[in-house]
Amino acid sequence: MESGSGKLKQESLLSNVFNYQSTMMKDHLHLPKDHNSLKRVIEEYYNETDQKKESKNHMSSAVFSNERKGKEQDCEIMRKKPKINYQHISTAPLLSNVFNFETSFMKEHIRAQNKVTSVNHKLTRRLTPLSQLDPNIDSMKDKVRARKSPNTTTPLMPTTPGDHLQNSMIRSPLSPLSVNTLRGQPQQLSKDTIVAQKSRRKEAGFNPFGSGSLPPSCKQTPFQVAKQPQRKGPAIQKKKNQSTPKFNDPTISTPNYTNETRNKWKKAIVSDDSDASDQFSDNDFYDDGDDEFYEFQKHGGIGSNIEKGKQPIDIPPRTLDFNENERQGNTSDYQPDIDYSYVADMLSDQSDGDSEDEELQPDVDYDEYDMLKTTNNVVKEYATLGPPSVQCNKCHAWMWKEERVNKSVVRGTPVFSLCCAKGQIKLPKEKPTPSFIWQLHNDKQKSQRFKDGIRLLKLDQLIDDIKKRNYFGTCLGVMYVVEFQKRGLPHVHMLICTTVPDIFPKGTVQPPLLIRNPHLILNEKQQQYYALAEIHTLLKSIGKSLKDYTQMPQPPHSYLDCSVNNLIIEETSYDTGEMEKEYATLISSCNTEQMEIYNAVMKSLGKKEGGVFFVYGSGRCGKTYLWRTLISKLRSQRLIVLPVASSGIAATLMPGGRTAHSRFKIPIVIDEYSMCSISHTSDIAELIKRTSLIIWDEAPMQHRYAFECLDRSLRDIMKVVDQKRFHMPFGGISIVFGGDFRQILPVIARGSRSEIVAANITRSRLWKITKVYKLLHNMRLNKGNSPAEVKSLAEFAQWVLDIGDGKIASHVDSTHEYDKDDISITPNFCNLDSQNSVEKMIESTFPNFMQNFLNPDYLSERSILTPTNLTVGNVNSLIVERIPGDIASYFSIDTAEDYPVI
Ligand SMILES: Nc1ncnc2c1ncn2[C@@H]1O[C@H](COP(=O)(O)OP(=O)(O)OP(=O)(O)O)[C@@H](O)[C@H]1O
Repeated sequence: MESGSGKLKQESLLSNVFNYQSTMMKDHLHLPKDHNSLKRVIEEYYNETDQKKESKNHMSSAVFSNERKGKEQDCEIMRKKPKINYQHISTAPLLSNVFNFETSFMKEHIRAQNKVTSVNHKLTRRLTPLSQLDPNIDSMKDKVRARKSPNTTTPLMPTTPGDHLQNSMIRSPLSPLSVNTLRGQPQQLSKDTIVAQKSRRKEAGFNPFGSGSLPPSCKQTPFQVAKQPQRKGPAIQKKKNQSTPKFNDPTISTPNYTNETRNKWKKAIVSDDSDASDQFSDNDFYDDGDDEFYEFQKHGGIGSNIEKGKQPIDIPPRTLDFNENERQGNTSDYQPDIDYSYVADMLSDQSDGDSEDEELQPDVDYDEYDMLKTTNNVVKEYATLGPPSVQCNKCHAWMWKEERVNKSVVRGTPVFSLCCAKGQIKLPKEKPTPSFIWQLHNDKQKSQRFKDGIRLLKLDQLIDDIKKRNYFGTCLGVMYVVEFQKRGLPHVHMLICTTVPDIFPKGTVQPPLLIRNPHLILNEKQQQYYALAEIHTLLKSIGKSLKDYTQMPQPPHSYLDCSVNNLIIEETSYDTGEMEKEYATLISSCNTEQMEIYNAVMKSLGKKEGGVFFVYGSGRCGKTYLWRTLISKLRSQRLIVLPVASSGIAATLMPGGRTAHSRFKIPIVIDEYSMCSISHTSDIAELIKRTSLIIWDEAPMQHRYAFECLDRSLRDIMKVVDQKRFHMPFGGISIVFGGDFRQILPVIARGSRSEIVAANITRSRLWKITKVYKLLHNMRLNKGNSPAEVKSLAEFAQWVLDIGDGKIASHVDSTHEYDKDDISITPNFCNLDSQNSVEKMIESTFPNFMQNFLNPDYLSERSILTPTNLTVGNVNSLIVERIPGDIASYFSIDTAEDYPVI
């Protein structure tokens, strides 16, 4: 890593983050008004990226050739190593959640801007010597010194064991508990002792505060955390150069470091010289506690009266000291004014605050503390090594000595692998952070809009790609609206006007209106007018009109005429000839079960009394076939039939199908009194009045309230036609429900079995007047090329029905938890190899994929069903990977949170 000013380090890191998220850099194009300058920045960015790509090989060989002295073979080996992203190597662990990372990083940055010395521990450790974190660190030190009044710099004379611990804490980044540990005999304070200590502190004038409520004195400076709170009580204050008073208790003695030891520590830490660590003696670095123990014994440290190995050592603070006198060796044994705030900050990540001064955590939950003691007998404790104190002499990252790879070596230079793989990984010099990113951090408004900006950027990128790369044919224009869902998640509705893409054979791509109603006969001009009329209808819903937009082509007035009900036009514009043909084909091969239902429904239509039917059939028994027969018959007679389904997928299987909720405006949050949001004068009300039949597929999926809601609403609407209809089910409109109770039942969040059953259509009052019909024959499997195949298919059909009826035994005796509900599939139904079975399944489902992947017919005839979306994703990736060309990913986020106000 290049050395440089602290500011540069932070800038570099920040730019690294933004390089990683190139999209984010572009995002800032949206924010400042000066668009051109930002475009320039992006261009520069891309130019640099290209240059980097070009120089990549050169760089890798250059990096390694220095190390390997031009041994080409070695360089080759290095290139073949797993790809290392040189730019992001140091931040990779942090980028897993980039938003969180950025949030925290920005906080750190702002704190640094405000001359707060605490820094992200991880970053500090890996990347930057402490002394380089802020270019203004010297001025910060000056400020600290200036702030120190005699009162604040003078330590407290310990008056009680508790007080002594506090003083120890101020001297050391170790937690009170760890201090106890280091004394060899874990001090098990009773609840009474702790409460007594607390009350003594309160009496003495301490202002107890938790982590969330710092006392005013501590809020004054960035160094508040370790600043010695002033006692108002009669505490005896200790002068700066006074030696540490010893408490009488022989087990609690204060570490008494000599100047020599202290300077040695500081020299190694403060120095930027990578060889500084070499100045340590054997005893300064230790493989176990013994060496360290003797080091402190030598210097009159703790436990000089305690035997070797029986007592853990107290580790001196390996931190920077801002006191100039200290550096020059003019130190006393006791340094009360050493500021450990940055140490505390750094440790806070690891220790959850345990390392903080006891005074900072006076609100101990003593009950919990007591409970801990009694349950585990001993309060769990740990010692901390303090901040990393040795620099890697290759990359200058701050490391703990214990992380060295040459553990057997106690004297000499420690070698580290964690940071730079023993110098094999070299970070290129980072470019300075673009000014607009600095601006962003300093501009509250912009930083608040940071995430919004990112979303906009991604959208912009998508639109850009659609326009320039012609994903959907030549793009003539794009309109979009961003809608926020209830959880605050944004999603985009985009209208893309394109020519028919060349990649699709002519006639295979149709305007949406024609996809919904493939038999609608409209010429090109009419299609355009209807499209404009639909836009006009959408605009009307927000109080505007197409006429407000003079630059848009205007259709003839009749298309925009409010008296023209497009819904009715749409439902009555089918090609009757085509419909008749389709009907003739379908009816000719209906089986007896289907014919029975067909006749019953048609009879109810003839009587105009309405009727409620339920067609119950397991999968592939011909329900959809029956719907198509009924629909084609009615549409061939210009009668209106409204096919709906509980799910969108099921709706697409029916000609002109919609979801029931969309068609009838059924409320999502529903109860037994709900009504559809249909006004009597609306177009949909008019359509309903003229409707002959409603077909509702996959009905068992819906809560019975939905059917009852529709019943109430239709009776309310139809009473306008005839008052008697108010008393007829569904206002006298015939309705056919269909579905399979073996499939999905209503989803009740965290509902019990009884609640789910109670939500079922069979528990509705409407069920009593419903005529239930059954389709029992699996129509898909009764065809076969040979008697053997027919027999095999029949067996399979029966087996599928048995599964639905719960007749196939599951592995109740299985030893595996996950197996218990599983059933075995016999090899004659499914005989996939265990080896590469997914690949083989893809091969057999999509043969000659490369020749056919642009053929819509080929694709629409094939699908692979999987139980979970995760598997769908995996199979999709495998298939998509085979398609040649660039892959563009448009990332998004699935959580919405307020961006913190900085
Ligand atoms: N009477 C029939 N004559 C010829 N083929 C039929 C007949 N009925 C159904 N089929 C065919 O059987 C297959 C399954 O029928 P369909 O899709 O209508 O079943 P389904 O009950 O709707 O199934 P699912 O519940 O899985 O949606 C289809 O290929 C369909 O064309």
